[in-house]
Amino acid sequence: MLKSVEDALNLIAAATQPLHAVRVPLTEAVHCVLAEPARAHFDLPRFTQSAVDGYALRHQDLTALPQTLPLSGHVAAAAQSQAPDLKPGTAMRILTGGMLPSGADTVVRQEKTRKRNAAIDIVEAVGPGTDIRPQGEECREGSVIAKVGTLVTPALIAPLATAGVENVSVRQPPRIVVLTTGDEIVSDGSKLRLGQIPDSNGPQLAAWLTSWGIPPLRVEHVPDHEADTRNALERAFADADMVLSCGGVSVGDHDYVPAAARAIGAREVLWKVAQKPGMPLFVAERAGRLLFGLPGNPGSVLVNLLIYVRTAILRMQGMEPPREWSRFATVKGETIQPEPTRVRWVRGIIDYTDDGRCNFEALGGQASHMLGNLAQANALARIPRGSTAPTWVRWMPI
Ligand SMILES: Nc1nc2c(c(=O)[nH]1)N[C@H]1C(S)=C(S)[C@@H](COP(=O)(O)OP(=O)(O)OC[C@H]3O[C@@H](n4cnc5c(N)ncnc54)[C@H](O)[C@@H]3O)O[C@H]1N2
Ligand code: MOO
Repeated sequence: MLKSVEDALNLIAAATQPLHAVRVPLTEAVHCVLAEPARAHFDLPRFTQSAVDGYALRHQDLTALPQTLPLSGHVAAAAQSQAPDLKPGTAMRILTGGMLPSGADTVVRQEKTRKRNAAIDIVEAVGPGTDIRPQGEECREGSVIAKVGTLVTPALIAPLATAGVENVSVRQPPRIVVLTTGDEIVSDGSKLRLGQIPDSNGPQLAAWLTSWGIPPLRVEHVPDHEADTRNALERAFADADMVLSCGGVSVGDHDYVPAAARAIGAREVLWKVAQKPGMPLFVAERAGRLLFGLPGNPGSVLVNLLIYVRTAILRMQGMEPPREWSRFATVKGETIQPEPTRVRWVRGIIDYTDDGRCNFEALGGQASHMLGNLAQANALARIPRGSTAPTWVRWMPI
């Protein structure tokens, strides 16, 4: 009995555990998920400072326009031996980010002044408190900048660095071994003989995993032989938190993966999902480690990787996977024929009209051994089972 897509996702979620936490330098944390909240190590801004290049003064000393004030010092944006102090009735030169002298309550930007030798004329009115960034204006020491479960993206690095965070606690990214199968597959670049084809699943899996910050430990080719398959799975389970095999999960004479997985003590989580492509997906678990037996057709590998493997990886990293399917588009171009009993995954092009509407157009060449349309496709649409061609679809970017 084929599992529905939702049941398959739920079964995989139930078999997936978050990995342990490790502390890593901030610069190595991109693609990782926070296992503890990241907190500010000090107030932000750290000290009250000037927002502009100009002059720090007491607002009460501005009684007329133009107002002349003698200059009594200079504050650069740099380490200070002691906090600067402003004498009453004077102004101090101050640069952007410089610490506001005690006694000062206002900064007059340079453009509103005229410089004399040892004094300035303030020529335009300024309100009290102008161009000052007060200590703690943005947040206080100890406040949470990013919650547990946040994926560290390049956008998060600067907010954490500016708050003095030098390392963070993240979930260990899964160690992944990729196994390709099939005696017709050539993965070492040697000359193709009649009946042979180049490996495309190994490179596509390695490329996607690397783009998620988790390059595989290794991509290994396994001959179509039961004992070799068992040995390769045993070694992969020993080294990895997740094993991705491709091929050998259907009903062919050399489809050894499910039997070999059982033989080494893995528990079947599911086998066969009501979807096209990717139907013969096999998932098993051993001691908290997961095997995804991806059906060999390259289109099927892509779909199962993006829909199931990706969410399991995020969950191992301690993150609730995003709701990719909340994106909607109107179908344009050729109608898309649904399957009566299975979800269809269709590669296509998303584009936006000038007034912001989102359209999806299916591409040709959808068969699961064909991948040429990935040169144009930027989206994968989910077509629910049924008999009526959809007028709109849910989709995710690829
Ligand atoms: N009698 C049936 N035959 C098939 C069924 C079925 O239900 N009954 N399912 C079909 C579907 S759907 C798929 S998908 C495939 C999946 O089969 P396997 O996982 O056992 O995959 P293989 O037979 O090993 O390979 C399928 C196909 O993919 C090519 N392939 C495999 N690995 C690679 C690689 N690394 N790089 C490029 N191409 C690869 C392989 O040459 C085959 O053409 O089974 C259908 N048959
Ligand atoms: O499910 Mo298979 O991937 O259609 O060829």
